[in-house]
Amino acid sequence: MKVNVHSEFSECTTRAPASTANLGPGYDVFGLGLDALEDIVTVRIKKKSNSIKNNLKIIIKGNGKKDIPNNPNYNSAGIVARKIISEYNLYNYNCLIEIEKNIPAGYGMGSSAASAVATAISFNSLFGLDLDESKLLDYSAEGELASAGVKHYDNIAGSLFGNFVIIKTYPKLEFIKIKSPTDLVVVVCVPLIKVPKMKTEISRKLIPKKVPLEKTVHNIANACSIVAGFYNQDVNMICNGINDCIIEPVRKKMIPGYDKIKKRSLEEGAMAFTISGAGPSSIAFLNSRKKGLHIAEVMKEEYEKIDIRCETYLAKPSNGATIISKK
Ligand SMILES: Nc1ncnc2c1ncn2[C@@H]1O[C@H](COP(=O)(O)OP(=O)(O)OP(=O)(O)O)[C@@H](O)[C@H]1O
Ligand SMILES: N[C@@H](CCO)C(=O)O
Repeated sequence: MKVNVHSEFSECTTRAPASTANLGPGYDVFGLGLDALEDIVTVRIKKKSNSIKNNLKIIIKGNGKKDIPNNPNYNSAGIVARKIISEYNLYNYNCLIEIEKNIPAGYGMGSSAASAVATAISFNSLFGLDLDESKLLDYSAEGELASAGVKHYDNIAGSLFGNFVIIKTYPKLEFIKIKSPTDLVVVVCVPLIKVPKMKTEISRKLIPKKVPLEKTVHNIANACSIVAGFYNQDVNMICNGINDCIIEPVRKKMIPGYDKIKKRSLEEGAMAFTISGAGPSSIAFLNSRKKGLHIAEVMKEEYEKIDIRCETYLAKPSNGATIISKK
């Protein structure tokens, strides 16, 4: 698509929330936006007189500054920007992306997705590209190539739209958004262990290529319970579905102490417990903030026993990404 697009604006700032993906059996299918943390991305553009292609720079600020690359070819925001710049022929602009990185990168809270989403929204708005939700989803998902090596849409959908989103990719890309029950609360526990670069790609390789029909049936039934629970605004029904017999058994090996922390959290009142995204964070689901605070303490105690520091985030489902300012 080589079109001539102009902008009367010079900068746009967008915030995009953290997210959790999979919710157990919904691998690559379920995304949930979380109001715990957010990335804030400002895209600044300046018209130039030539069309030299090297027109994109990234500056990173915030707590996670040192954890992500500023080379646009390896940063999820940069990959999204490059794709849009090339498709809309925006080489007659210098583009600077400033990322305030607040979501820890590589821990299963949709960090790479949030930067990608905020970048796509800012470009769309600055250049008046008129991208519909489906196109925004698709451009944003380009960013997941930076961490997963493939496009996947679950974290992207959770961060872009907020709340609970079901992603279908076969036979074509489609999404279904469902509002979350107001009493749904989650606790995300982030163990501060060293994570490999491209963690998601690595942890995707652990998953068996062939799955017995019996296990597939179990996971589909549980996934249906989750969807029915969101549809009926019933936290119990959601939590009854958060059981995964395909992905969790292989990925939990990457998470020290996982079985013990899960067992203790469930004993102490968590209504469901699973891996958040590709891990190593875990996530507990509950129906009250008070219980959530207790589970956060329990998780910390369990990690202390094995000498691992962790951070916990008590969150509710969030709204989607929003533009903060444009001038
Ligand atoms: N803008 C970005 N934000 C976060 N991570 C990025 C970004 N750009 C590139 N990366 C790289 O992507 C990897 C982190 O992505 P990864 O998918 O592994 O984790 P995540 O997005 O935090 O979690 P998950 O997808 O499991 O929820 C790191 O290697 C990081 O350097
Ligand atoms: N569905 C993805 C989410 C993490 O990016 C996975 O589990 O690999």
